[in-house]
Amino acid sequence: MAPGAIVDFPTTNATRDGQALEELSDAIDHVNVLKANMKKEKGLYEESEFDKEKDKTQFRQYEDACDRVKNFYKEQHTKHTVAYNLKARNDFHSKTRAEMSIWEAMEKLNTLIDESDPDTSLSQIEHLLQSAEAIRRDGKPRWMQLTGLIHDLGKLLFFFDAQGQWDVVGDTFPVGCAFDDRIIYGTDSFKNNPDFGHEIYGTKFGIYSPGIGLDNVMLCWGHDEYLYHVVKDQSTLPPEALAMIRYHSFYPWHTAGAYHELMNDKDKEMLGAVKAFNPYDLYSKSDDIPKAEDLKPYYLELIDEFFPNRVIKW
Ligand SMILES: O[C@H]1[C@H](O)[C@@H](O)[C@H](O)[C@@H](O)[C@H]1O
Ligand SMILES: [Fe+2]
Ligand SMILES: [Fe+2]
Repeated sequence: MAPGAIVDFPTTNATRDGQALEELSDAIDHVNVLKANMKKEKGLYEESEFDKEKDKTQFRQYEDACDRVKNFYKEQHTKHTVAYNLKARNDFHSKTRAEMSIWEAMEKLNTLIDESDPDTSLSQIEHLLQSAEAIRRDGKPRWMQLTGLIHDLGKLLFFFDAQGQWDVVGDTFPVGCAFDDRIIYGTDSFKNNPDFGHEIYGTKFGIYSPGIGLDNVMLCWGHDEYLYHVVKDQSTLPPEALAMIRYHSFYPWHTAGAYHELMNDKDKEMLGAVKAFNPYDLYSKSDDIPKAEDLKPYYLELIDEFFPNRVIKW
């Protein structure tokens, strides 16, 4: 036997065993990291950590708001009617306005400053990233992070068929039945609306009936309703995400408790999801300004996960 052979053989074996052990322990570490990450992803309804530190009395103070906001709502409340709603929905279904990716849409929206918003004068891309980042930091599901990222992209309407900002932004409310006093600035603010006091549209249920379901209720046309229609056919986002998009501005319903008699069982379930989303939309407005270029790679991957086609029909 050649000198050294006995020594060589076991050494090689030991090396192999050592390597195998190392690989095994790497694999175990990897599984543990995966497990920890899965634990870190919180359920949709798990309590939100993020808004605990916020002083909530600093947001949505409409009585103290500047004239820009007050004038916006005066116009919005005067011009949203059943007739306009039907026309806007019809226009929407009649054509494709543009074709671009989600990120391109965010960049296009970047010049819009929302006149209805008393809480931020940042551009929309910053607000979208603030919402998404707050959801992500709180360990919420990936589909919800993406919902935060896109939820206001419907404001693109402003660059297409809109008549102003009044038919794009602001809180929403139903048309076709009486305007509830829990809408910002109350029922009086609608006194110049042609549907106000109308013999049918001015009654409590108007053209609807108790329990009819929000799917069958015409919320005033704007960025929520528009984006809902765009996303429902072109993404694999779950129903909760679609509800967050469609109803996030329906504060009279999700926060003030109005119009609950119109809900069906599905709406009752979705109300929880919309409420879970709301703090990230509202209270992230006071967070640091995110750096879009740094965050872009993470979000591009997230977009790809839920939008099978890169180019979206808007
Ligand atoms: O001013 C804001 C803004 O337009 C938001 O995008 C909308 O979701 C809110 O409901 C509204 O109060
Ligand atoms: Fe919005
Ligand atoms: Fe928003």
